Amino acid sequence: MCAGEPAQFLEDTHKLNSNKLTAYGLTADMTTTNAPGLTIGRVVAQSRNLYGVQTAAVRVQAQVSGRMQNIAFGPEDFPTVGDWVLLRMPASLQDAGIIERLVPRQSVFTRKAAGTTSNLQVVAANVDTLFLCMALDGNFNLRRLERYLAVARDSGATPVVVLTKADLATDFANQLTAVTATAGDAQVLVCDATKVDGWQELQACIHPGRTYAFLGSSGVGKSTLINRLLGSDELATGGIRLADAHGRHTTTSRQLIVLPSGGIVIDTPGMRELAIVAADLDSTFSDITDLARGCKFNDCTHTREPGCAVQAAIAAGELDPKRLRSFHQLQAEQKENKELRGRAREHAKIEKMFGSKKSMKAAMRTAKNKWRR
Ligand SMILES: Nc1nc2c(ncn2[C@@H]2O[C@H](COP(=O)(O)OP(=O)(O)OP(=O)(O)O)[C@@H](O)[C@H]2O)c(=O)[nH]1
Ligand SMILES: [Zn+2]
Repeated sequence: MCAGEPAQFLEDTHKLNSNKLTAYGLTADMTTTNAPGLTIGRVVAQSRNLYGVQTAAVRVQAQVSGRMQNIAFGPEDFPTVGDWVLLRMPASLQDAGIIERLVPRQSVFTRKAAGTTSNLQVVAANVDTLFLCMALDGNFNLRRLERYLAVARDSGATPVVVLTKADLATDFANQLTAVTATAGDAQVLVCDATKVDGWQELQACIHPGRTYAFLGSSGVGKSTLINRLLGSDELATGGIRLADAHGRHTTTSRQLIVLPSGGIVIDTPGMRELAIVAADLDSTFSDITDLARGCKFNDCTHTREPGCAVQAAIAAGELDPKRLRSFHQLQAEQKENKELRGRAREHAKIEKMFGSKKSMKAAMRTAKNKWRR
């Protein structure tokens, strides 16, 4: 495709190449999306408000439409890597396309952005399987794994635990037993990137047309594993480059890549901490929720209530008190962050409608007075 070719040409090519997007995970129900004048594509890269979008014919740069910005109340209303979008194609490849609509997500992984009180970060969308990576060296931490599992289980994607750096494990058998118990029904894989066949178990889990994301603390070996699957050091040598309106190039921190084997991988930036907003604690701590059915009170908090079956299990040595502490801690954190998020969205709505809270109060006063008269 040469630069400067008209949009009509791109539309025609789209019809000819409609199968190409299946390699990017397009499914039959999505192709029926009826949107005259708009082209379907998948977000493969993002750098602030600039997106790289793969369509059936070509890869374009795009920005969200003014309308989309106007109706957005928070980060979750903007596209992220992995999203399917409907866009108006640019007249030439020098220009940016306009993202008009977001196709409803099958799954979405969010976290609280670092350093801010309520800001949400949408890490990846439409992921089928989330590989939760934890290294078997000093990074090993079951409490952190519980946190990742809780967020992953709420995302709509299937979590799979990937234990990395098996060559550095000091107590492999016990670590594996503890992780298997913590993972519940989630599959557990072991990888060693230093061995020639040290990632075969992972490779066997990856299927064409399905989307995978690797999550885990910085340095656990996510990029190394993706590079092994790619069969090159592609990730290490820089990601997809996007150019802003001034022609300045930026290398994106997040990207979507199709592996030689056909699987689709979203590379996410390493996280120092995973602060939770949306989490499924009930299935992550199903041992505690099962025990809780035997508590005397329905609303038992498993702290000091009489007849608490959870505390009884701890006293009998059947439940690790650290696990209950982790459950309580995540419950409190989720409640606090949900409230913060709810307030932030309400605030954004008021600002969109009235400009500010002050203007809203003035508008309400005027309406009340009118009604009285
Ligand atoms: N011993 C050992 N080292 C490994 C293994 N896998 C990765 N490493 C090393 O661990 C370091 C971090 O690996 P990365 O792949 O960059 O980690 P990452 O999770 O992508 O880190 P971020 O990009 O910060 O999120 C590198 O020096 C790798 O060479 C392994 O299986 N064994
Ligand atoms: Zn109880």
